[in-house]
Amino acid sequence: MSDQNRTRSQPERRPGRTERAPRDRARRADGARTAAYQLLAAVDEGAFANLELPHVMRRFRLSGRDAAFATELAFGALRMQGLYDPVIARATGRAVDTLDPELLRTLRLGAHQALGMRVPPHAAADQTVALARWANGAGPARLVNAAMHRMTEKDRDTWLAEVTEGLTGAERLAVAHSHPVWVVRALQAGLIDRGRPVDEIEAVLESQNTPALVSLVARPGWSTPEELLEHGATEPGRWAPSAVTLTEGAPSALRAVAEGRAGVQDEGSQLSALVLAAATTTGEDTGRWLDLCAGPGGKAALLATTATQRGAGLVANELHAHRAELVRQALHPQGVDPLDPPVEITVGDGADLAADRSGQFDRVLVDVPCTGLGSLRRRPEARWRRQLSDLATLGPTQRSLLGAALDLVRPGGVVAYVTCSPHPAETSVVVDDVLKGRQDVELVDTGAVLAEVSPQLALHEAAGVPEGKGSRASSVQLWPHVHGTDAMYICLLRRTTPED
Ligand SMILES: C[S@@+](CC[C@H](N)C(=O)[O-])C[C@H]1O[C@@H](n2cnc3c(N)ncnc32)[C@H](O)[C@@H]1O
Repeated sequence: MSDQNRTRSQPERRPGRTERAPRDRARRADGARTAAYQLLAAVDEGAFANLELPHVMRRFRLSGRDAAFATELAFGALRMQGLYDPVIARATGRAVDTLDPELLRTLRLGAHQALGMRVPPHAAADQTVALARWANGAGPARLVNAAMHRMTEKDRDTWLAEVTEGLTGAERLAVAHSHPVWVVRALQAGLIDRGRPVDEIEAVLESQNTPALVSLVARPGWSTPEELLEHGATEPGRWAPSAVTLTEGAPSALRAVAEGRAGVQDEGSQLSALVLAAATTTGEDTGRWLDLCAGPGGKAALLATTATQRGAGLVANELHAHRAELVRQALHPQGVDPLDPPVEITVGDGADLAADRSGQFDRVLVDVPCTGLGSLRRRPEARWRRQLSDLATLGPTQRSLLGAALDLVRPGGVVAYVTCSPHPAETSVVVDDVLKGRQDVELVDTGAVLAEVSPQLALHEAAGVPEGKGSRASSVQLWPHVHGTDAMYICLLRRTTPED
């Protein structure tokens, strides 16, 4: 079953009712807390929280403040479970892996209310017990009652000191900032690789625990930042000329977003597409651009509309048919004429495309599948699903896709290698490895191109360029704690011509 289908077809989960008395059933927890519980249940069964959220909100008819409360409660409980689980273990007197998963779900929601939200302790305890009666039954609710009583006896700082006592280094950071230890170390490796102070790690981890501002993209020719600002967006974006920020309300309340002429897109993602579009090519253009790994289509839509304005057409390739369908939807919004030249969507392994279409494209985006360690703030459960072994599994695919992109671009054309992970094993090491085997590629000063696209970003920071030679010095690494974007890595490469 596809990820999309799975999130849509989640059945209404009903907890076991054996232990529940009729009186208890009448004392239901409120809708927002019940919705948050159901969202956690869906995630436990494999759903993605951000995709499941709108379905749960609709099912519980939540909007406005209730919807915001339920979202913060569920997302916070998912994100912060690395801190809350040791607290729950102490408050229940049991290791969390011996607790029934449904009960643990309720306790995590209780912990986030008590320790992570401004819910008064008595309300956090009462409401969590009410939720436990509904979700877990009368017996477990008694355990929850005792645990919430203990949990609310101390404040967050006291618990933090208690559960991190005796821990040092990455182990302490992992509990205090609720990340797996290997993710803490991976992010530290990213900082070191970019020549940044490693003690920035606390700021990186905190930024991954802070919900991202909603950035919208105005797709050129389909909408403008001005239109979005007139109809509800709050302010222009910080870095990308295509971006605006929305601080209140649902993005879909803006007509341009509802119609697909604009969309929700992190500014770092917008910049990666715009930087590719802005890089200089040499020689004669073919008028064809390529997005080699296009699903679900956010960057493809920005690239395609930008290409159209320059008289070029986009080929968007994606491995999975269901994700290629999302690309098709992103590239065909309501109420606008089809792009001309038309977009071509292909389904298949991007590494195979080079067999037929080698040297055909002026510009190629290769936004490779990666661990996503740079966008954890958007996907609250992702940090607990990823594993260290993913780095090794993804490496060969990333290398073969970058190699294919370099074959697919024509001499004089440019490739943007992009990841939403700052780990060197997915960024500079991949680029350097692939370059070792080729004499027909040169590195482009990505920071300089970024400064043309976003002069304000260049002013803010010399684009985080470390000293030295090779891809580290020529590429750009954005950071959530510095730039407020996802941790996007962008490296531009140019295929050299025989004259070079
Ligand atoms: C990081 S995502 C791309 C995000 C996309 N650029 C966007 O902005 O919406 C990577 C995509 O590559 C796809 N993919 C994975 N392996 C691939 C392969 N061998 N060839 C082509 N696409 C692949 C994944 O299914 C996923 O949709």
